[in-house]
Amino acid sequence: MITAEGLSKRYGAKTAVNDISFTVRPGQVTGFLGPNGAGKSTTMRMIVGLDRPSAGSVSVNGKPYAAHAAPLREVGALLDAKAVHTGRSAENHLLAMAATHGIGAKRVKEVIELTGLQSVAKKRVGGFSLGMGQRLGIAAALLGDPATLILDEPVNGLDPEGVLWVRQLVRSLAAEGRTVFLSSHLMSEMAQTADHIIVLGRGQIIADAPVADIVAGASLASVTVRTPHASQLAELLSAPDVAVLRSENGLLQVTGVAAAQIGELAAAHSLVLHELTPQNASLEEAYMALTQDAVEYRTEATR
Ligand SMILES: Nc1ncnc2c1ncn2[C@@H]1O[C@H](COP(=O)(O)OP(=O)(O)OP(=O)(O)O)[C@@H](O)[C@H]1O
Repeated sequence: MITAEGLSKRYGAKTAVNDISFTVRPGQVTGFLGPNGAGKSTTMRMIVGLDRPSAGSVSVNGKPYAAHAAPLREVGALLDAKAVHTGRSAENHLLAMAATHGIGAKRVKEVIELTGLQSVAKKRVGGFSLGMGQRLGIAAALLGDPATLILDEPVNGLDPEGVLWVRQLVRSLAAEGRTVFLSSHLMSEMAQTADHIIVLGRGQIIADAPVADIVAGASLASVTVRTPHASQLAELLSAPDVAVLRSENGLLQVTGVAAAQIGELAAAHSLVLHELTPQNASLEEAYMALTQDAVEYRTEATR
């Protein structure tokens, strides 16, 4: 379990994370989404004590990360896959990490197998591809068999097979009752992997909801209606949060009302409908709409 309360981080005049509170629960995969620069990495760094909050606090399993006697056994983190001593072999890197926590060579062998690194375990990490580096980072995160895992962009650089492997791995880790928190800037990937999603924009939380709710919200996006009574129906639908776009041949594009409600309204007024089709916005579109302000702000800010 990860609990953040009023967490903020400022770098000089720049507020990277602005007063966020959230809980990441055990037994499920929680996705941490947001456009580039939203503050995801900064938040994750604060969780594992690599950055000090400017205000607020964050705890892992009830204590600040640094207050745990053996942090690697409590929290496994993949933060920067490239931050590895490049002269060492993958196996030696893991053995060195394990030694600091009294973790035996047997566990090192296990995580090498679990992450599919057997064939390159004796090779120097300096020659690794981005994907192999990611696998090594995940192996390191799993070393202490931790109850909580924090993975920053774990599928970055992986081929489709690798992406699928990460998805299955994190799902099985959550099924074992662990807390899994992973960041991404891809909604489509997260929708297939996570149970719950926290969306960050401009350092603030703009959504914190089960994936199913976000999907349901997205599918309300718009409805195509074809009716010989287009003007009458458009008038009946008119409301502050509803947009009705009229085009040729009695075709209406309605946003802000579910298809079922439109059908019921038409029936109540005995209006014939020739077509009633919900246009499911893709999840990616819903996410773009959600983060649009945050992205626009950032473009202006960097101008
Ligand atoms: N050490 C630092 N000094 C100054 N500004 C920083 C520092 N680290 C991050 N920032 C700024 O804080 C903001 C949040 O950055 P962060 O890396 O946390 O975002 P992110 O959501 O992880 O983005 P990305 O997907 O690009 O990694 C950005 O505007 C970034 O430029």
